Amino acid sequence: MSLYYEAAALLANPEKTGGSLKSRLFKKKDLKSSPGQLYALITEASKWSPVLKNVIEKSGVLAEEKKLTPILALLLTHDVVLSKNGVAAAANHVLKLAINRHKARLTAEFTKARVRAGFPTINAFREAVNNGEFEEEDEDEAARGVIRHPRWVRINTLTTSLKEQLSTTFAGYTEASSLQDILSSRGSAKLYFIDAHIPNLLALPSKIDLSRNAAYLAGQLIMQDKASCFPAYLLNPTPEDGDAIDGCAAPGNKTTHLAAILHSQHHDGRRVFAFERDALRAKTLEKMVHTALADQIVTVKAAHDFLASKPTADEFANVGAILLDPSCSGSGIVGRDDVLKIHLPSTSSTSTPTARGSNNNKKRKRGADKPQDTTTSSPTTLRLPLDNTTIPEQEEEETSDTETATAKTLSDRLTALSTFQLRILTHAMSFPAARKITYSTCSTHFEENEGVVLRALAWKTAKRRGWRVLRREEQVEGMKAWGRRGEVEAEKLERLGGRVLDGVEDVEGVVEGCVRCEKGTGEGTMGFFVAAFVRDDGLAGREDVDTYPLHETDSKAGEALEADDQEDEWNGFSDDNDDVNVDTKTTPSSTTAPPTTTPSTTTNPTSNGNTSKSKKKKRRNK
Ligand SMILES: C[S@@+](CC[C@H](N)C(=O)[O-])C[C@H]1O[C@@H](n2cnc3c(N)ncnc32)[C@H](O)[C@@H]1O
Repeated sequence: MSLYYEAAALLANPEKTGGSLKSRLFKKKDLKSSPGQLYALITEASKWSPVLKNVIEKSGVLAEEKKLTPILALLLTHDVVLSKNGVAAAANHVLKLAINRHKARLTAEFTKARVRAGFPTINAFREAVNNGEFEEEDEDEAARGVIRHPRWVRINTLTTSLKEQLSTTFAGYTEASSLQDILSSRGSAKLYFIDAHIPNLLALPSKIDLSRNAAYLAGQLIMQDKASCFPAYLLNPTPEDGDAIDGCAAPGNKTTHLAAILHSQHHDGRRVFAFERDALRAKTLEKMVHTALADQIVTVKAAHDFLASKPTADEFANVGAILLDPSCSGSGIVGRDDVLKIHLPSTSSTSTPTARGSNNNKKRKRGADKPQDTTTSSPTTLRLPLDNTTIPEQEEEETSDTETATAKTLSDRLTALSTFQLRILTHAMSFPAARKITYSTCSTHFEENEGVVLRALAWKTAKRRGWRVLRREEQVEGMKAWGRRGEVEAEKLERLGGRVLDGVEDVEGVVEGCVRCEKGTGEGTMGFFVAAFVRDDGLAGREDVDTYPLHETDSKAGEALEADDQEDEWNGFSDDNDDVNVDTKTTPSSTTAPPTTTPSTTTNPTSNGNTSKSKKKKRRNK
């Protein structure tokens, strides 16, 4: 089956099964074409479809070429008029022959469409299409109350400044007075909003595409969700903090942000050590560090496991600040283009369905290698979910089959992930000179967030070394002002067990110190969590390095946890949320099926941390 038949079959999806386009595409084992090539063809053709639909209708190609369905005509026309190499098929391929018979007419109609729309060059036309300027307003979306996600752009102050970008890249843009203006604007309107919490961060309308913009390509602009900017900003490394570590760095958004903050303080010689365990992802990290001009500050520890690093190594003697953003369930992640919308050319003015049907029956085996045509005789818009798993650019992590199989249920996965996250956090706490740590996830689950924070605080070595959560009133301005704080659910808190809670003073203050973001709100962020730890006068010195009991071996990790909480076994909760990342290196040796009770009520923790019988109110300070 050719690229075009395969792409058309994926779009038509006659069985209406298999989830989003992305999941069907990447799960399908029998594809002849590469998933990447198919994905690019489908998404590009969909972007151009408001234009190509008219080009095809005007050319009359569907009336003459009985082998072409509207979907095939769209895909082929896209490549005829827009792909440098034309149709990707052998010269004598039936589809190539069919579409090329109309090449001159299609190209002429395409040029007319460009000129009519007022674009002098194909590049200008392309930019407008990429920005969604030909898309009609989506009334369905408005009716469903869908909240758009802005395109967040961090100005990379390693190489430029906000002022410079506003007078160059965004010179033709208008400043919006609120984020709401961005969220409610047409997808591609040329507006920007200067964020009130994070310095050097802009919000743009969702459809603005800067992927070919010179400033973006030169590393001056970094596409980074607002929430993802919180950790480096909250860490607030000062010159006195010396060097910094990013323990889980790829693809490098937070690493380069950290480097930019260090750079802004004009204290030469300070370094960021960026660990990345996965060799392939480390390559992406290296590339990003290089593009962002952060090489002078960042040392990439490629294919290095942060957990295997030696806190007492000379190299880390001046590491005062550590940023940790470990693998997580990804339940807070939002997709950018959840729905693919394709405008298909009408066949009505060109041929009747009957004529097409009888002709087709003679010429080919229906359903064998050709997808069913889902169009009718009137103009059709095809909508299909593009991405259920909602993995954004740059944040995606691979989850292998073995990993998925190992941690079958969400609660198993949360247990495994939180065990691993706790290990990472407590390892960081044992760096002799460390005075500041941020711990973050793009998860919305208590188990991976406040749960990990509370368990780390209860670790006796953390207490001995003086680690505590940075209180809200001590935080940098933007984070202090951010209203969405930690949450505690009574039942989950109870499951942490007495030993954890008795060991933590002022649970309420801890939770208030934690910062949360929620997806799908007017704040325009993904779901996210971050907490900062500090220590003022805890024991320091190289001899004082200790490890959390979980470090013994991977397989002991789960057992160690259970030993902590024997009476109130804690296995996480059943939930239908997204699943993205599983770190099976930390999978407990045995996992128990969790109770499926989802807490309907939550509690306000008391300041002595004794919540075991406290009643049920969800805590959220806004
Ligand atoms: C959530 S991603 C980090 C995203 C990154 N902070 C950013 O903002 O661009 C987690 C990364 O940590 C890496 N990782 C997981 N465990 C690690 C470990 N023990 N040592 C080093 N890297 C690790 C994963 O391979 C993954 O690339």
